[in-house]
Amino acid sequence: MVPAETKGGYMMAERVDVVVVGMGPGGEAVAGQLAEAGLSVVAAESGLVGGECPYYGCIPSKMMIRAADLLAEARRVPGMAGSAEVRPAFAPVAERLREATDDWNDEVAVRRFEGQGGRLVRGRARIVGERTVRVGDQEFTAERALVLNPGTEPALPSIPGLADTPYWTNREALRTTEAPASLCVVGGGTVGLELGQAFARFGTQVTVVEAADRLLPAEEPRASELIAEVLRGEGIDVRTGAKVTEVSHDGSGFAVRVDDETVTAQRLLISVGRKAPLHELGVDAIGLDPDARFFDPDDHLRVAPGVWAIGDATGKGAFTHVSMYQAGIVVRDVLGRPGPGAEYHAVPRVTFTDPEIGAVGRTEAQARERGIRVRIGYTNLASSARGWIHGPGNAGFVKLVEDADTGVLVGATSVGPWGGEVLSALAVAVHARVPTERLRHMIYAYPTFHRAIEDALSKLA
Ligand SMILES: Cc1cc2nc3c(=O)[nH]c(=O)nc-3n(C[C@H](O)[C@H](O)[C@H](O)COP(=O)(O)OP(=O)(O)OC[C@H]3O[C@@H](n4cnc5c(N)ncnc54)[C@H](O)[C@@H]3O)c2cc1C
Ligand SMILES: NC(=O)c1ccc[n+]([C@@H]2O[C@H](COP(=O)([O-])OP(=O)(O)OC[C@H]3O[C@@H](n4cnc5c(N)ncnc54)[C@H](O)[C@@H]3O)[C@@H](O)[C@H]2O)c1
Repeated sequence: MVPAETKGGYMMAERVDVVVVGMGPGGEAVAGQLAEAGLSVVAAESGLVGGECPYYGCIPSKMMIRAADLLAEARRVPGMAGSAEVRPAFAPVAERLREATDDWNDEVAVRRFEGQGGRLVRGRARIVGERTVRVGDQEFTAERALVLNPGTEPALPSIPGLADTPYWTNREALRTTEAPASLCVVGGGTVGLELGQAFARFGTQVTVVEAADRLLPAEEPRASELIAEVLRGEGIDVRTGAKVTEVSHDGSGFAVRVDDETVTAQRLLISVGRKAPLHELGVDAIGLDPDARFFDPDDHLRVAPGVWAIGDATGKGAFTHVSMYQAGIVVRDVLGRPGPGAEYHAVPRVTFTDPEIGAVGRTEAQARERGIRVRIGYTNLASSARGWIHGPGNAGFVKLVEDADTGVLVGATSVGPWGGEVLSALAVAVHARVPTERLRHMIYAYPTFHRAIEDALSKLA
């Protein structure tokens, strides 16, 4: 490591092997593994080491959902197993989230990284030259690799009045110590539905306002219909094709103008998607478009000579598993180890509502848009042997999208009580391009939910 010095009043950049900007799940993995491999690694992080997932994303949201699902299961006891009195309390959830996030403190993660041999620099990094970044009054030049993992931040819709109100994004929602009496959710995507359903199960009166004509508009239409039915059945006011035109807050609650009605709520959650902070990262200094929505990396995640980009900001799926998958490729590349480039034909995703909505690869509409001649196999879970045994909470289906010319699945959706787990078999099939003919002659354990895959295969047409 060559230390920084000042020469003639100009800052000389300190030279290190690797600079990582942003310590989300992927950046943390790259920085830690390259440091362990003996490279000098500087990582810049302006927030918490670990990024969105452990503090404001996957982990706290799934902990809240686990608790909410327990309440829902207990409410299914009557008619199945006697009686159960359910009195929700949010305090244990808040306490579990506080413990899981070390009270939103990243000391453990920092120590782990430093134990691997890395060096953390706190602050917002900006690219100022070829493989060179500035953080505060320090500059670092990466001799071998500059790895960009800036993640995304909650996007804000331009709704008159919104900016002046104490609205929530996922970050405030996952730090709350109580379930609000009422909650208006703007955006019926993954964040809005997961958190909306979880709060509703704790007694919050929830309204979901979705601009598109259906919830989860990127997924199969049947998944959107089914989750809307389930949420409405749980007392959630679901409004699709709806427009929020104004928001105000009077000190105690929100008034949200939705089309020609006013929805009042104690809290307002904005969950309309994410944006990558490429502009303020200064990507123009390395010849990239600062106004682009995402990076546009090649299959080895390279965006410029000696510069790699990973994670949500690559637009390949804003999921921890994508960020980690890309991190693995970058680590191999930087260490000069051979390995395949990134493939995205089988990106799995799970919306952890109840039922879970799992999907991999393309939906039917996406496959048709690409000119693929498709055959579709569909089966309903509730009427399967396992669905019938399961009883309340058994809503779901398996839908397969086959490329009729090649006889392999290009996509699949698995909705159900463990839809995300059932998805694993389908993810293998899509990833490895297993011919449906082989899948048809496989033995599926009875009476599992995943046996629905066999039934859906038999219906491919
Ligand atoms: C509520 C919620 C639930 C989610 N649940 C799931 C789930 O169940 N499963 C799943 O796979 N995904 C889930 N996600 C998505 C998941 O959190 C992200 O895909 C994941 O965090 C990976 O992001 P990333 O690696 O791109 O970086 P991020 O986690 O976004 O981290 C990027 C880091 O870079 C830092 N940074 C940005 N710019 C700079 C800069 N210029 N200088 C220094 N530091 C900078 C930021 O402070 C941040 O810490 C969820 C997201 C949300 C919001
Ligand atoms: N279980 C998981 O893996 C998980 C969970 C949460 C988040 N995530 C990741 O985080 C990303 C961001 O989540 P998100 O829910 O914020 O985004 P999203 O893209 O999933 O959903 C945003 C929704 O808001 C709607 N919308 C946009 N503008 C609107 C407006 N003005 N009024 C009303 N509705 C509007 C969109 O039509 C869309 O349905 C996800 O796409 C996903 O990749 C993953």
